[in-house]
This record gives sequence, C-alpha cells and structure tokens, in this order.
Amino acid sequence: MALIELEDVRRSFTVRTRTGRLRREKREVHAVDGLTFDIEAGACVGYIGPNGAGKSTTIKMLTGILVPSSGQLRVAGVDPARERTALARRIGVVFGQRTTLWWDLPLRDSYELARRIYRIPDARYRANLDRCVELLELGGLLDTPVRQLSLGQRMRGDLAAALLHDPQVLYLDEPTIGLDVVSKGRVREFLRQVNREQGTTVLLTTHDLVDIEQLCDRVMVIDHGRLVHDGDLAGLHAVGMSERTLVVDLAEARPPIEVAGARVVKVDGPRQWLAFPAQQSAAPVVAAVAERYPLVDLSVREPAIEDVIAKMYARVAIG
Ligand SMILES: Nc1ncnc2c1ncn2[C@@H]1O[C@H](COP(=O)(O)OP(=O)(O)OP(=O)(O)O)[C@@H](O)[C@H]1O
Repeated sequence: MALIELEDVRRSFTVRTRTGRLRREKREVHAVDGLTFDIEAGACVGYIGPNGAGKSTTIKMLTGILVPSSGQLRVAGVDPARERTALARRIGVVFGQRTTLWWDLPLRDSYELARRIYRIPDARYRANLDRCVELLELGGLLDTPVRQLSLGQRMRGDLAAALLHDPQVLYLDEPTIGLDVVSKGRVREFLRQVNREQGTTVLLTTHDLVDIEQLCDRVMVIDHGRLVHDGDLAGLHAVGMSERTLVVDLAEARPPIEVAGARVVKVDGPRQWLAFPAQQSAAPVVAAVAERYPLVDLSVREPAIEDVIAKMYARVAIG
C-alpha cells in the first residue's frame, strides 16, 4: 500500500530581483517541477539532491506547510494542506538544524506537552516514552533543560518527541548533521529499529551518503525540482561511476603504492589517497594495502552527493 503518493506535483515561487537602481524584475522559480512517485508503507527512502534542488519544498508540501501550485498529493490517506490536523497525528518531523523542543524546559516537559497536544492515551505514552528513553539512552537527561544538552543529546531528544504519538511517517531533515561519529551511529541504529521493528515509514533528507547506505533501500535524487534517479544506492554509484577514497598514513613516505582495485590519486608525504569504486566494499583494498605496506592509520571518505550527481550528468551527456 502506498503511504505517500505524488502525481505531477509542482510548486513555483515568484521572486523579485533587482536589475537596476529602480528596476525590479519578476521571475518564476520552479522549485518542484512535476514530481510523481509513490512510497510504500514501511519503506525507508533517502531523498537527496544538491542545494536548492527542491527537497525542503517537497517536505513542506508533504507536511502541509506549503500548498502545491498544481498536482495531487496524499500522505497516509489525507491531503496534507487541507487536513493538517488529521495529518499531524500521522506524521513526525525532525529537523537537524532546528529543535521542536522547548528550549528552557526540561526534556520531560516537552514530552508532556506532546502528550497533551496529540492526546496520547496514558498507557501508550508511557510505553513509547520508556522505549525511546531506553533505546536513545535519555534516562539521565529527562530533567535537563534543552539548552544545556549537547547537539547529539538534543537530537536524540528530538527523535523521541517526534515518535511519542506513533506516527505512520517520519520525515527527517539532516538528522545527523554536525554529530560526532558515535552520536551518528546511535541515531542511525535507533532509526533502523524504528523503521524495521515499528514499521514506521521514513523519508530521509541528508548530505551524508553513509546515512543512506546504512538505512535506506531506496534513494531518490532530485535536481532542479525533478526526479533524476530512483533506485538503490549501488545503482546511483554505478550510474555516476562514483568513487570512495581510502586515505592511508604509511609508516614512511613512498612513491605511489600499487594496490589491485584502487589507484593513487594524491600523495602528501607518508599520506596517500586511493580511489576505488563506491559500490565496492573498502575491505579488500584495506587488506591489500595492509598486507604489503606498514600502516599507521587509515580512513574511508564517501563521495559528496554533489560529486555523485555531477558525475551522473557527465555520464548521461557522454552516453
Ligand atoms: N519561499 C520561497 N520563496 C522564493 N523562492 C523559494 C522559496 N522557497 C524555496 N525557494 C527556491 O526554490 C528552490 C528550491 O529550494 P529548496 O529549499 O526546496 O531546496 P533544497 O533542495 O531544500 O535546498 P537545501 O539543500 O539548500 O536546503 C531554490 O531555488 C529556492 O531558492
């Protein structure tokens, strides 16, 4: 069953730009330009694209904040802009850059407010809160005012707030932005549980391809308001021929090393950068380097979403 349905959805904005000292010109920006897609109940879908591609505009229409200029849109059986109250009970929203929690209140009070706003029955509220507190390790933080929480703690607090009313759909906008590696891991693990065990449908906007790799079985790429890819991440990497980079710190400076399946793209003293196809595991390349050269440290860098999309276009232009 499709839980989110879009049929030729468009949204334009009229912007006025200055063209001279006194002259202003009206221009139409097609932020979303004919989107058609379905998302099945229980799916976890990545929604990515370069800056200004139309992601936020899409999410705003899906949450009923913006009305489409034209087209049909349904979320969990309702028209978002017309039935905002009914929709609010069925969706949860988390913005990585903003909080929905009350800044000066302890976490516990924000949750209590959510309980009243959504009229969550007591037993359900208690069960959901207990589960979130346990999985997100919020136990010691419930009485702390939100402004005193670290970014990672606040994000975990926001996730719990978005899920107390058992939404069918969870929209996440950059949920791991600015978090350290450990906090990112915790947030991803929690989201995986929410999606796989609770069956919550997740739509995730992110600039971090690792979020997509670890959580989503489908990724949609939007650019200039249009869908330019809909498939799995490996498919996206394959179309874009994108590459990940293994950065190795050798015990000593050397000329470019030779490793099967990867090529050295940069050398700086004992540090070398090796590119390899993004859809392949880093493990064989790491093993091949470690077998032949003494290593001090290593890390893997994901391609930037902008690069993947640029390569995808270059490929289409050549092909
Ligand atoms: N309220 C508005 N008024 C005028 N133009 C707008 C408005 N909202 C968005 N736009 C324009 O619509 C286009 C799409 O913007 P949108 O915020 O949806 O992109 P995005 O993919 O979310 O970008 P980012 O990754 O930077 O958040 C951009 O050209 C933007 O300038």
